[in-house]
Amino acid sequence: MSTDGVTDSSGRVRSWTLTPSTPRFVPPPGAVDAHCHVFGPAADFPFSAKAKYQPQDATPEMLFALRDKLGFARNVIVQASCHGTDNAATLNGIAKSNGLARGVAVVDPAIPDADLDALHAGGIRGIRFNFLKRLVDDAPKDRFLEVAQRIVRLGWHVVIYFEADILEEMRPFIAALPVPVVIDHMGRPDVTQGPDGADMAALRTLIDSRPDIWVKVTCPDRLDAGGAPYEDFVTAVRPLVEAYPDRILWGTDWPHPNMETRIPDDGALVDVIPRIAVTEELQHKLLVDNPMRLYWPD
Ligand SMILES: O=C(O)/C=C(\CC(=O)C(=O)O)C(=O)O
Repeated sequence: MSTDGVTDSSGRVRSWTLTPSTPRFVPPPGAVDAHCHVFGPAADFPFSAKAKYQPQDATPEMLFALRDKLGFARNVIVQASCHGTDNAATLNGIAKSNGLARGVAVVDPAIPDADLDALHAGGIRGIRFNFLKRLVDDAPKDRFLEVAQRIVRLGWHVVIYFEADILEEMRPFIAALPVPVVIDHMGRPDVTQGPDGADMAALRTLIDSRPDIWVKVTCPDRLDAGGAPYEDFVTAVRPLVEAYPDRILWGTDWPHPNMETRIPDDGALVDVIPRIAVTEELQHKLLVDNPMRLYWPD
């Protein structure tokens, strides 16, 4: 872990390292980085007026260079809150990927069906509902349920981002969603509690509540204050991977929004993979089979 984030003269922050290491772990052919973002370029794709952070440009070209360095083949680009509900930067990233990226959008729930169709044509396969107050001003559950109903016909899923302290209040909402549900960063459990702690137990109860809940076993850098090699994260997450091998996804989370004071080394993040998914079979499910099923079913 380094702390080399910098703020440029216009106050825009870099939250990623310019010198990621090459991981020791070699991902299987076709591996998917199923959670990453692009920022801008702001000259072409300005940030939302409601953005809670102002990052430096993290372009598709930079993302694809990292993909290649880390040994991955594909990306799932998740619309970040700084771009609000204008998905143009995410669509631009997908368009530049030669078919090697798909995406998750953030939409105004009043979005017309024709615009959903256009997002589908642009490679979007899901929509994200963000419940983190530090990132978004409001998260209207009733309107989210309405728009979730309208993505059924597209075969999309919903990605939900919330923290462990509101998991209990999320249960009725999640139960009512009419499409598969992907939980970002496992709902941010306290990994110091271990694999049988209250947060992981609550997460397992949620996963068990329906057969189509998936989890991203991501972000040791956010969840493990101990830093690399992320022992607490590995201890807490490995049993989850083994319990739900067909419902797990992995991603770098590059360019690590809001992590400018604890910037992770992307190579070190990749080297966590074989410690949470310890067999080649688990690694293949995590990095290839599962994300392909969700994002490239066609
Ligand atoms: O990148 C992530 O997944 C997490 C984020 C940023 C984010 O989600 C967003 O801006 O939309 C965070 O915890 O600040």
